Amino acid sequence: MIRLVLLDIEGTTLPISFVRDVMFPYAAKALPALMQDHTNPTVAAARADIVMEYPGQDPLKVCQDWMKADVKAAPLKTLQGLTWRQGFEDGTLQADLYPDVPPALKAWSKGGLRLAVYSSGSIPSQKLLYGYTAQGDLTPLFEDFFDLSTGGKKDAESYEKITAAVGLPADDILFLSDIGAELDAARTAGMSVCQLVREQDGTVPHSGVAQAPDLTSVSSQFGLPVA
Ligand SMILES: CSCCC(=O)C(=O)COP(=O)(O)O
Ligand SMILES: [Mg+2]
Repeated sequence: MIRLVLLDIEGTTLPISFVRDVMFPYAAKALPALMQDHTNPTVAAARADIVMEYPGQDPLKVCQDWMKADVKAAPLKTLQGLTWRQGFEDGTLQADLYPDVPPALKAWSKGGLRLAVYSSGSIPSQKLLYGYTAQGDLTPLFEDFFDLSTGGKKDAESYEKITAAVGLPADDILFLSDIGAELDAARTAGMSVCQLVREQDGTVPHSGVAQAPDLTSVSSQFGLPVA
């Protein structure tokens, strides 16, 4: 029986176009100034991690290259999250979730399901994103947030750690993602899985896993509460 739904963000609850065309350009513009901030310990730690991995290279250039290639690197995700805070707090950014997402999350939570996030985006940026949506602050719906500090999303070990953290049998956890390799890793760890195949994102269907075009379909396939 499913007791907790673990959700990816980009391509699952939020269109890829919002990340690529709105959030990433915002971060790209703000990053050069942020990386000049030598008083911020979080920036200093991220810069040090980059320098350790790429000695002799300009950390800003490394970040810019990572962004162009959409590399899910933890120091980049931390720095992007710092830039987005300003944008969400001053109203420049507002998360444009898929329309099926807020009603499904509310129905699941109201019906007693536990909810958690696992995204490459840093935990502070996950909270900003769900804190500033057109439907208001959705963060109270989630009991936990996991990011790359738990491990890579394509590693089964990360899902084992999440399973231990939430204290449930793995198959009581339903992981939702658009990415086949993430679903495979979660399934290897024993979780129940379903791929969100979002037409708008051109998701590549992954063989051998349950598939749903939206969260309404997830509810009906897995017998989850509906509004
Ligand atoms: C708060 S998530 C912002 C989007 C992002 O930077 C990202 O890497 C999302 O990756 P996901 O693991 O949710 O597909
Ligand atoms: Mg995704």
